[in-house]
Amino acid sequence: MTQTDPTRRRRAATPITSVPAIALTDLTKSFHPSKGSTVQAVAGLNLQVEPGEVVAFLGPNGAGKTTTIDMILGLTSPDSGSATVFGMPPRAAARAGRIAAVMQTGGLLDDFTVTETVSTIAAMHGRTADIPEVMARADIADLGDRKVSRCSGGEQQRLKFALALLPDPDLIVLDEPTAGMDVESRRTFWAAMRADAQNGRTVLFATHYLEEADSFADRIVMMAHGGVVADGSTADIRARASRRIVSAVLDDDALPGLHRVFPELQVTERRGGRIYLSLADSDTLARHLLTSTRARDVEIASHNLEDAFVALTTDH
Ligand SMILES: Nc1ncnc2c1ncn2[C@@H]1O[C@H](COP(=O)(O)OP(=O)(O)OP(=O)(O)O)[C@@H](O)[C@H]1O
Repeated sequence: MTQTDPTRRRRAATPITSVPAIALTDLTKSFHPSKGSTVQAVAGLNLQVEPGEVVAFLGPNGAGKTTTIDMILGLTSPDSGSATVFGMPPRAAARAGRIAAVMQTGGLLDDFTVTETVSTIAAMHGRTADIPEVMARADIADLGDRKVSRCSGGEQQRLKFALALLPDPDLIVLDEPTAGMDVESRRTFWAAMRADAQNGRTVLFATHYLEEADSFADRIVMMAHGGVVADGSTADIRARASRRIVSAVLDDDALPGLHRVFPELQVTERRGGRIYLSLADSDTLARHLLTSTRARDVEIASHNLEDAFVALTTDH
């Protein structure tokens, strides 16, 4: 295969090192919206992202995603703890062109055309030769003559993505880049992003959409209340989130015996005389309840993915 892509060549030549792309250690950040009130936005967060990973930050409103991203980008400083990007303080990494961001709003001039916008930023980075390739990667090649003010929300986000690609960063951070887009625009945006990430760029994006995280990330970091509540490959999180729940009418004194047989067993709920139990192997649990205990009315139910997301992010 001919490799005409300078990005790919440069990254392939980068020696393999053990320096993480992002390392966050005991990170905290509070705000004081009014006199005497304090909001702890990030509360002792630890996270390491390896080069080449595509990671989704998933969490409800106010979970602390944007505040964490701002600290990764060096836009705000932590109250305590540390954030490094490729072993450097975030601002140094940004100055070295190793990190770029696509933020939710702002950053574009309405009166410029798409090509003028890309050309201006490309000139700043000395990358004018890369304009056609970057526009193709962001899927805006057909929009060159269009004024920014005439572009849809999705097209403007793809334009911002193109601008973020221009310095050829090793890490791209996207804060809810598809907020407010329709399904088709979101799909086009992520297809462009995913194709680019296949060249080995590290990507961290924040989203509210579980399906988006599931489709486009290798790893999901779920945040709630300023901390990480679940972290794993998308397959792990899906398995965890879609774990089946076994419920039965069961005497409380049967529980110690069940815990001895299944040390991993979790009692998730007690409702209407039933006890709801969670275990990775729901079939084995159900069989045991039916054959070795006095449990009655045994039922197995699938945990809906959205419910599981809510449970994971509100239980903490
Ligand atoms: N500049 C600020 N001043 C006061 N409070 C703030 C500020 N920025 C964030 N917060 C608060 O910190 C908490 C975390 O906010 P943050 O924006 O990081 O969450 P988020 O997960 O990105 O939420 P969303 O999904 O709504 O964007 C929230 O309670 C928010 O109100």
